Amino acid sequence: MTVSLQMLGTGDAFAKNYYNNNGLLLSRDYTLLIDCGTTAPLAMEKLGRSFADVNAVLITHIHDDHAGGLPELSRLMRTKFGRKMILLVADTLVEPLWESFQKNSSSAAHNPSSLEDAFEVRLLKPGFPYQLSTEITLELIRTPHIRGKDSYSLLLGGEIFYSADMIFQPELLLKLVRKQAIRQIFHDCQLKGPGEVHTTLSELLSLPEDVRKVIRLMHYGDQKPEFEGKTAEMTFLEQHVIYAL
Ligand SMILES: Nc1ccn([C@@H]2O[C@@H]3COP(=O)(O)O[C@H]3[C@H]2O)c(=O)n1
Ligand SMILES: [Zn+2]
Ligand SMILES: [Zn+2]
Repeated sequence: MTVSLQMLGTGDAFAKNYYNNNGLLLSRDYTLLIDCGTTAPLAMEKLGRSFADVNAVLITHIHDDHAGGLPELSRLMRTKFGRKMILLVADTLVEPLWESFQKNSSSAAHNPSSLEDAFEVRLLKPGFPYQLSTEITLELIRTPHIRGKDSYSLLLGGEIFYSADMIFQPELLLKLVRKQAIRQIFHDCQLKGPGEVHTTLSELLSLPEDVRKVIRLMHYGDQKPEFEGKTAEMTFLEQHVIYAL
């Protein structure tokens, strides 16, 4: 696939030096925004990009660094472009997403009455591949993050794994690389402290070399510079750089 990835940001929820961990999957005829956190509209502007060129936004789970920018996105689409953005989301996330949307809405001038009023909602069923365009196929894989809250990682083109925020899943990562021939893994990475709801760098370092080799780290904190050179074969994904997949 001639697809590339440009992260609007690679920071965790508390990072000040990095925007929220949201990505643009770019191909010749289709652009997908993966997550739309609070900082996504600002990061798009910083990159000189327009939401008018984005075909759809996909939400992995309901946290503000992944979905907090949706009210602004919806308002921008309506006021600047006179239409709704397509929203791809797992059916189980619709209700909590609408609650989060209402909580984050600050504009009195733009008050949609439902998620469907704000977006062109397309429901995705986890575990099924969806062909979004000639070059982009995507499947949601349910992965653990916060107890009792659904969260979905992505399988892209059957050969790339993009983690939502997730608790360390070594068996899944081993299976993806050794049984499913996954070529690249983009993984959230908590650099310091116990993971609890995220995967830590120490946990990722405990993986065998053949798995580490295909991992790029994202969703990290401001301490990232002190960890350069301390991630074995794994490399940091840098925000705003375009990576061919
Ligand atoms: N002390 C903390 C720890 C965590 N959090 C929230 O939990 C979320 C975990 O997933 P995330 O997407 O990294 O965003 C975190 C904060 O919103 C928080 O708000 N305060
Ligand atoms: Zn997050
Ligand atoms: Zn999260």
